[in-house]
Amino acid sequence: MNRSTETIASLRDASKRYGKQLALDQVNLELRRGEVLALLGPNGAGKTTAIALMLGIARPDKGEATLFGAAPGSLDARRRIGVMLQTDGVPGTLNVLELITLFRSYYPRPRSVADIVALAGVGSLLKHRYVSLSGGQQRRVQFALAIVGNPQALFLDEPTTGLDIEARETLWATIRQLVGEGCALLLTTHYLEEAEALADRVSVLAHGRVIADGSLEEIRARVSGKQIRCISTLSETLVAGWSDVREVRRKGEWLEITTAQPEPVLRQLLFEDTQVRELEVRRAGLAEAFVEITKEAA
Ligand SMILES: Nc1ncnc2c1ncn2[C@@H]1O[C@H](COP(=O)(O)OP(=O)(O)OP(=O)(O)O)[C@@H](O)[C@H]1O
Repeated sequence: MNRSTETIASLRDASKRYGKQLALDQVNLELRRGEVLALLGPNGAGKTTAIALMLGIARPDKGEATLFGAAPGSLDARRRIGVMLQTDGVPGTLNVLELITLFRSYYPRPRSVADIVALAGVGSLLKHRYVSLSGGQQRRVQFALAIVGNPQALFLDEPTTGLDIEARETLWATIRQLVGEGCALLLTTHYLEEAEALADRVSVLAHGRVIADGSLEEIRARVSGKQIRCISTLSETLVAGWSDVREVRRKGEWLEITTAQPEPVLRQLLFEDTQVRELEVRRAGLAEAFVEITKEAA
């Protein structure tokens, strides 16, 4: 991926309070040219607020926000970015082609309609009024509108919420293409596999503070262990009590066990559940690191 150290957007020691709620507490973030930074964290951690400060939608009470080296909010900066927030503000009575045409008129050098349609996969929606679209279709149109201006940086707040698997993978492929062309991306998501698929760097927020940041590899390495996955009827509580078990999660009939010592745990698993099936052992990933990091912070 095309990387450089040029800063596109940043927060420096930025704090933001809404009434009694401290939404951000001395946060430092930096989005660099050509990279994908994933902002992760539980509900209410401050991710949307961080984006709002970087875009100049809200101002920090303390500290500083920059966009292209200046205070955010200028027309020039707005023309160089694409934004997809959780609230859309899209005029619902227009059809998709009219929306794309309208948004193209805001930018000095917009992408061609054909390019936008192909990149966002909205060809079949052009004649439909925005209000008549499903949630997932609206999300795709919002993405189309975010890339209309040929942005140097994209800010996508939970872009794939509500998308089906095919639409999500199409969006990932498009994002990879745009990033490959030099576009920077700040992404918030609750899908850790999305961050794993796209991000170069990860910042984890909790209660308004950055509790971990680094490359995807550095964050993954916070959990050095392995994950055992199997179909088993053993209870989570029982398995959590075994020595060497760090974390246990049940997902339907699947049991996921994180451990630094897979061999003794596997022996015990086979001993206690002779019916265990579909056993696999793999390196712990971002999801396990995220659980560990947020647990430590709590
Ligand atoms: N306009 C607002 N007025 C009052 N409180 C707000 C406002 N915006 C955010 N907050 C509060 O600030 C905190 C951070 O919210 P924020 O939306 O940034 O979190 P988030 O990490 O994006 O959450 P989610 O994953 O649920 O989207 C929350 O406690 C939220 O209730």
